[in-house]
Amino acid sequence: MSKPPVTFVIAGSESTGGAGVQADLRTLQELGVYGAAALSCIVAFDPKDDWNHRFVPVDAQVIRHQAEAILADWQPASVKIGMLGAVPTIEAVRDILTEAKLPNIVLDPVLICKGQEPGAALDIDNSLRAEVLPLADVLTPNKIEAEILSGIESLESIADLGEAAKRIAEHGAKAVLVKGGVDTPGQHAVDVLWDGSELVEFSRPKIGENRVSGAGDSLASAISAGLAHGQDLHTAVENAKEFVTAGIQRAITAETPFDVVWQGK
Ligand SMILES: Nc1ncnc2c1ncn2[C@@H]1O[C@H](COP(=O)(O)OP(=O)(O)O)[C@@H](O)[C@H]1O
Ligand SMILES: Cc1ncc(COP(=O)(O)O)c(C=O)c1O
Repeated sequence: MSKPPVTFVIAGSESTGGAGVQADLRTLQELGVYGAAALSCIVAFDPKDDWNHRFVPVDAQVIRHQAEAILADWQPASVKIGMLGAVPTIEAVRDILTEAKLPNIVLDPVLICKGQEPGAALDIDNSLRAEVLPLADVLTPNKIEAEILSGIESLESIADLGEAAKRIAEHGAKAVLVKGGVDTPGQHAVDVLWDGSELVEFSRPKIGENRVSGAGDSLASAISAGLAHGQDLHTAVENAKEFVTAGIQRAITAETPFDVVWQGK
């Protein structure tokens, strides 16, 4: 039996299972990759308060210890970073990445979760941009995150998404995939990749008009899975887009305000 490649995940728990590390590990498993995860924070939605996010960061030293165990055990072929949500967490992740010199770092800069900020906004946005963004091989902001990170106030057209991707790359990420998602004008959910030399569009028909929980996590994890399997970036993004679209087609409805991606068959 051949050994699967390993992806090192740093992400938060979203206890209902729709997003966060739960969606990451399901995605990796589905795509033949062994996921090892360091928990960065815990999100417990509050069903008595419109499912608002209750956010608790994991102590920075505990994050370092988790990473130490994972990196002593495995040689990851890629890294997927999700919600960090606190400045000490961001600094710990910066240190882990700088010391370990890991390949294929995919950073989903989770600043806004379906309309809600995980932590105390501005200092976190700035810290993420300054400390971790320059270490990323691929960054996957959604429309709102791309507006925050690029400083472009309102991204309306597909050309705007490309412009934002280029601007964000100036902060140091090697490639930036701006997700238009349901906010793309027209019938298609379009994401635009700036790979450092050209802009490439990835487009699929929209499935409904609503956001789907776990879509961003599944997309970024699927990209990290493709890279871990040795795919080039364009192929990894193309396959990930296909994977997440199929997962949205099979989305599950629950009591939470958004349907959730189902990564299984
Ligand atoms: N309703 C939808 N139909 C088809 N694709 C979608 C839909 N919603 C999101 N996507 C796609 O899912 C992926 C995740 O995007 P998005 O939901 O915008 O990210 P995030 O979860 O970070 O907000 C992107 O490829 C996006 O284009
Ligand atoms: C821990 C955690 N990570 C990531 C996300 C982002 O999820 P999505 O893939 O839906 O953008 C959320 C959203 O609730 C979350 O709670």
